[in-house]
This record gives sequence, C-alpha cells and structure tokens, in this order.
Amino acid sequence: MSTTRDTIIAAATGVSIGMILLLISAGLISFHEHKYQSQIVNQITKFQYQVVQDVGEALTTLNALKVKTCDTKTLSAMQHALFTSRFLKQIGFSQNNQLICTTSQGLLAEPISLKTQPTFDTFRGPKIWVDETLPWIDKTVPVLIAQMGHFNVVVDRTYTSIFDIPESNWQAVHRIKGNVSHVYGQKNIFENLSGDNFQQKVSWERHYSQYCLAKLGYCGAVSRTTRQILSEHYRLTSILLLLVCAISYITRGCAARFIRSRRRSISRVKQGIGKKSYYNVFQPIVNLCNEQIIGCEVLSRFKDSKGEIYPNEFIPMIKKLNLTWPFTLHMYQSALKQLSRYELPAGFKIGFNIFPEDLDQEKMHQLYAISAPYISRFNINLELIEDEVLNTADAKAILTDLRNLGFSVSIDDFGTGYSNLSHLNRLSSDFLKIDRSFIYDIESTSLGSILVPQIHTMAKKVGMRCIAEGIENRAQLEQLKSIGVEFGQGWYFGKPAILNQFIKTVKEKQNQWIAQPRRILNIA
Ligand SMILES: Nc1nc2c(ncn2[C@@H]2O[C@@H]3COP(=O)(O)O[C@H]4[C@@H](O)[C@H](n5cnc6c(=O)[nH]c(N)nc65)O[C@@H]4COP(=O)(O)O[C@H]3[C@H]2O)c(=O)[nH]1
Repeated sequence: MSTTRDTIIAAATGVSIGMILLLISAGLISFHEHKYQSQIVNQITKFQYQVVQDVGEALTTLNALKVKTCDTKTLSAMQHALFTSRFLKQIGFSQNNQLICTTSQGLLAEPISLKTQPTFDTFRGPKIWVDETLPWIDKTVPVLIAQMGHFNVVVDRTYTSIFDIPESNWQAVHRIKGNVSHVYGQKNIFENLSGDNFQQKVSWERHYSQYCLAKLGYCGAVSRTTRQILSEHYRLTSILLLLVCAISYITRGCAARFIRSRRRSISRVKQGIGKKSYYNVFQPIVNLCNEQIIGCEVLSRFKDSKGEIYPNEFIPMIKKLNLTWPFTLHMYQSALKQLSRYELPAGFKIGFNIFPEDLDQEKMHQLYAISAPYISRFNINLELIEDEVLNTADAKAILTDLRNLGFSVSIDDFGTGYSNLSHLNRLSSDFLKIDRSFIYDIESTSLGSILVPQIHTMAKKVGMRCIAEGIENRAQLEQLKSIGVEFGQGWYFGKPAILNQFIKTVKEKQNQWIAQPRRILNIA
C-alpha cells in the first residue's frame, strides 16, 4: 500500500517539476518572442515614418516649382526628385485627374485617367492610394501612390522585405482619429489595441504586438501563432523538451530514493529503542563566575549498522511516531545509571530534555519513581521548550509538584518559537536557557547584545537563573560574565561527548571536584 503511495508521490513530484520547468521554458520563449516582435513593430513603424518623410520631401519640392504643364523642365525636376529619394519608384504629373507624364515613360501619348477617391487622406499631407495595380508599371505588383497638387509618387514596396518576418505575419496601418487604413502587409492583423506606443496580447495560441507613432498615426502590428514560434525554435524546443523529460525522470528517481531512505530512517528510528541504537552524550554546564563544571546536559545520539542519524532528523520522527515517552524513559534511565557509577560532587546538575507533550501527572510520577534513588545525590533538571502546553494551568501545577519533589525545571531554547519575555513570571521554573542564536555574536553590537541583558534582568526579577547556550569563544564568555549570566554551556567548555570522554573533561578541568572517583582512576 505504502509502496504504491510512494510511487505515486515520486511520480507526482517528477511531473510537477517537469511542469514547472515547462512553464519556465514557455516563459523564456515568450520573453524572447516579445523582444523579437517589439523590434519588428518598431522597424515597421519607423519604416513608414521614413517613407512619409521621403514622399513628403519629393512632393513639397516639386509643388514648390508651381508648374502647370509637363514640359522638359518639369520632367527633369521629377527625375531629380526621384534620383534623390530613397523609397520612390516613379513620379508622375497629372492634370484634372489625367496622368500626363511619368519619370519612366516621359510624356504619355494618351493621358491615363486616375482614380478620384483615395484610400485615405492624410489631411495635412498627400492623399494615399493603397494596393493599386498600375498597368504601365507591373500589373501583378500592387503599389502605394501618394498625391499632392499635380504630382503623384509611386512608392517602391520591395523595401518592406527588409523586415525579418514573412508578410503574412505583419501589417502596417494608418490610424487617425480612430479610423484605421491598411497600408502594407497582411490585412486584418492589426487589432487596434487601445493606447499608443507598445501594446501586447499573449495567449496560449498567439503572440501579438503593436506599436503606434501616435502623433503621425502610423502603426505596425505583428502576430505569430504558438505553432509558428515553436517551429521556428524547433531545435531549442526539442532540446528543452528532452531536458525537461530527463530532469523530470531524474527528479522522480531522486524523490523515490528520498522517500525510500526516509521510510528506512523512520523504521530505523522506530526500532532503535529496542535495538539499543540510541546512546547518550553529555555536555558540560559551567558556572560562569569561576568556570567550574557544575553539571551536564544529556543529549541523545543514534547509530546503527547503517550509520548515524542526527537529532534534528530523529527527534521530529520520534514525535511523529508518538514514541516520545518510551524514548525519554530509555534515555533517562540509562543516563542516570551511567552517571551514578562515578562519584560526582553532591548536587551535580543533570539536565534532561523532556517533550512538553509528555508533561502529565502519570508520566511524571513514573519519572519520579525512576529518579528516587538519585534525587538526593544529583540535581535533576528537566528541560522543557516553552509552548502552548506549558502555559496551561495543569502544566504549571505539574511543574510546581516536580519542584516540590526535588527536581529543578529549565525553560529551554528561550527566545525561539513560542517563548516570550512577558510570559516569564507565569512559568514555574528555576532556570532559563537562553538560545544559542542570541549568544552567537553577542560580543558585537547585535540583537543578542541588546536582548540578553534584558532577558537576564527579567529572569532575575522572577527568581530564575540563566544558562547561556552555545558559548563558543572567550569573547562571548566575557560578555556574558559582564552581564551577570550565571551559567553556560557550549563548545568552548566542551562538545557533547560519550561518558568516558565527558568524565575525562570533568577530571581535567576540575580535578578537585571529583573526590576519589572509582572509575575515573581507570580512565586516566
Ligand atoms: N553550534 C553549537 N551548537 C552547540 C554548542 N553547544 C551545544 N550545542 C548543541 O546545541 C544543542 C543543545 O541542545 P538543545 O537546545 O536541548 O536541542 C536539542 C534537543 O532539543 C533535541 N534533543 C537532543 N537529544 C535529545 C533527547 O535525548 N531528548 C529530547 N527530548 N530532545 C533531544 O535535539 C536538539 C539538538 O541536539 P544536538 O544536535 O545534540 O545539539 C545540542 C548541542 O550539540 C555550541 O557551542 N555551538
């Protein structure tokens, strides 16, 4: 059952990653297309502007001559204007809508009638005829004609082929006061999106861009279907698809392996108590005034034939498996047994982590029964992380009972999670363990350097003493001493170590405290 579920979860992870990568790839291709289209519409609109300039210049110059007939002087002026223009193919002279002469044919034997109604009127500029086929040029190629006064010019549209896009994908239009007239390209592409300058519309099927030079009324539009875009980038698309499939497949494999290893870890953690895979390590707790070891904190470690699992991994699993109490009992009993073999000074402080969810009358009586032989010899300190459970009236009553029975109580990791300075006076405890995140850079002008003195003052007010966690160097120690923090633990005094090494440290650092230890002599 769980194998099928794991396979589904691993496959779903692979597919999800694949989908995310596909979306990212689609986003990248779309971004690239956006840049490409904005360049093209810019080119189209600027091209129109340049053509208008060219046409305007030629027509204005010729009309300024104020000629009434097409003689050789007029023809030579027309030839000159054609020569100096960039986009014009031909210039003609007309009278009463009759074409009289052109730059290519000179004076016509028979005048040709011209259409009277233009495609659109630029009002201040020339009249424009779009897509006209002129029999005397080339019947098959439609041209654009502009007329002002007696002169008309034919624009060479072959220039539009400079746009790096097929004509079926773009359109150039003239838009003035909301009236849109087709100029070049593919009709019906321009969507007339409101607003000037650059506009865009993207959907799964299509990518559309338009750009308008608002004052002049010239707009360009480009539209390409997703299929066209993908087929243009077919190589990149295929590589991306392959990559996405490969990553998806690898992710599925990794997820399956991770789930399997986690299941294995959970089963190892579950069986660990019976198989004696847990063992205790001890970290010295020091009186900061004279730097003497006055006790220790008992911490758990896990090691079996497959290797180690660290507390940050196995503690949450123990909670999830509801094994907190058998685990704590195992650790508690074994540590007391281990330490009682040594003649440690009277009142030696032994700290145990207790899960807040285990704080009930029955379990605490069980703990007391186990502790009875040791409670007069050691100062057994129960360390609890402050959470909602600890703030209930029942929990407070239990804590008071425990203290009356001879245990001491510490609030652990103070300053993280749920813990709060204003709750301090409501907690029935002896010690406050200041979390190591506050100690980390206490010697500098950090948050810790401001908060630790405040925490210490508050704790003192409610009759609690502080234990600073995670002291790693002399500077931190000196700073804590100057604040007046009473106790501390950390790598500076000793890392959590197995019993033999811990006792060795105790002996090395404060030989005089251990009065004739039976086993220590063997270690030395
Ligand atoms: N960086 C740094 N770290 C330092 C220093 N001094 C001590 N530590 C680490 O700080 C942690 C202190 O324990 P904790 O706050 O009770 O936090 C403990 C405790 O909440 C939980 N835990 C460990 N063993 C037990 C156990 O037997 N029972 C329960 N209930 N919880 C346990 O797991 C947490 C992590 O335990 P550990 O990995 O052993 O990590 C320990 C210890 O190795 C230092 O100077 N620098």
